[in-house]
Amino acid sequence: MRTSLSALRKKLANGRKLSMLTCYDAGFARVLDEAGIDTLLIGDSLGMVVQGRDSTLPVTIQDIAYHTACVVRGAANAFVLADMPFGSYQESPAQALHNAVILMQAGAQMVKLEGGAEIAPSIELLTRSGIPVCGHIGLMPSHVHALGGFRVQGKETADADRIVADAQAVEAAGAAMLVIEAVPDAVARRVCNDTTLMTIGIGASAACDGQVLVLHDMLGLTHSPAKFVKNYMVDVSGGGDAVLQAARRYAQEVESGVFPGAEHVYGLTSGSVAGLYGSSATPGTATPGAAT
Ligand SMILES: Nc1nc(=O)c2c([nH]1)NC[C@@H]1CN(c3ccc(C(=O)N[C@@H](CCC(=O)O)C(=O)O)cc3)CN21
Ligand SMILES: CC(C)C(=O)C(=O)O
Ligand SMILES: [Mg+2]
Repeated sequence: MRTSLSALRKKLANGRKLSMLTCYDAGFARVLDEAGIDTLLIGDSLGMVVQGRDSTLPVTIQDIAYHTACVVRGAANAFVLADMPFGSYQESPAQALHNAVILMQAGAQMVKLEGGAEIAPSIELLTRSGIPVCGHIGLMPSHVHALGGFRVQGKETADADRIVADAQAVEAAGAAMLVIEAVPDAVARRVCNDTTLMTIGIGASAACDGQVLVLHDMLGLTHSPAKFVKNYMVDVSGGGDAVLQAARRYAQEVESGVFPGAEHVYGLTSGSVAGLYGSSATPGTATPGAAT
């Protein structure tokens, strides 16, 4: 039977953390499902890892709906959530509802929106309409051009305070889950402590209730991955089922709290912060002087 939101809460209550991976097609969905990955995210990262674009901005609601239907057909057990892409919800709560319905009808069990207090009215309308919502704060990839690159967020106290306040606004609006991306460990811990949402980290903290990675990153297919990426293909043995083994290992390490280690989060270890795109982490723009 397909995993429900309450089944995820029950797993957490039993002291086990939640594993999430992005997934975009039925073939991988079947293997990740067999590996015991709790939740599959049809991320707008598909614009980059599937479509080969240099940001997530061109991804459309139709793109996400198509890939959601593919994933749902491949996975019988995993909880499935889908990203609402750039421009599909910012206009109004009515626009958000219209487009969330498209993803739910494609088979998603939850939709994910980047943003904080400014999208609270939309989160409210979705949840009142019976659509479970996952928020997404910290580094919001759809804001890449405003941010000047894929940069760690919340290093200044005022920014950290705003991120915590945004998380609380998202919770008050009715969201059930929250992705926290690329913030210092201490900021992610504040969000986890100051909300009751199920928190899912990526470059955030081992204190989160779960972790997410982009599938292509954990399979070692990304040229110059971010610091928070762990390549789970490194340790597989030659049984002919390498992806299944890698995904199983990831699920076990997340569940037990082994991943992420200090080397996969920001602000706990010193060292290189070379970006995914070398010295320039902004699509189409030179960005010297990346943050540390
Ligand atoms: N393959 C892939 N993996 C992702 O995790 C991902 C995407 N694509 N596309 C959309 C966003 C973009 N993301 C990114 C991309 C780069 C960094 C990165 O290189 N971070 C630097 C720190 C940069 C700084 O603060 O100076 C790092 O070294 O980790 C982080 C998140 C996360 N998302
Ligand atoms: C990295 C995750 C959280 C995401 O939003 C995506 O893959 O689009
Ligand atoms: Mg996304």
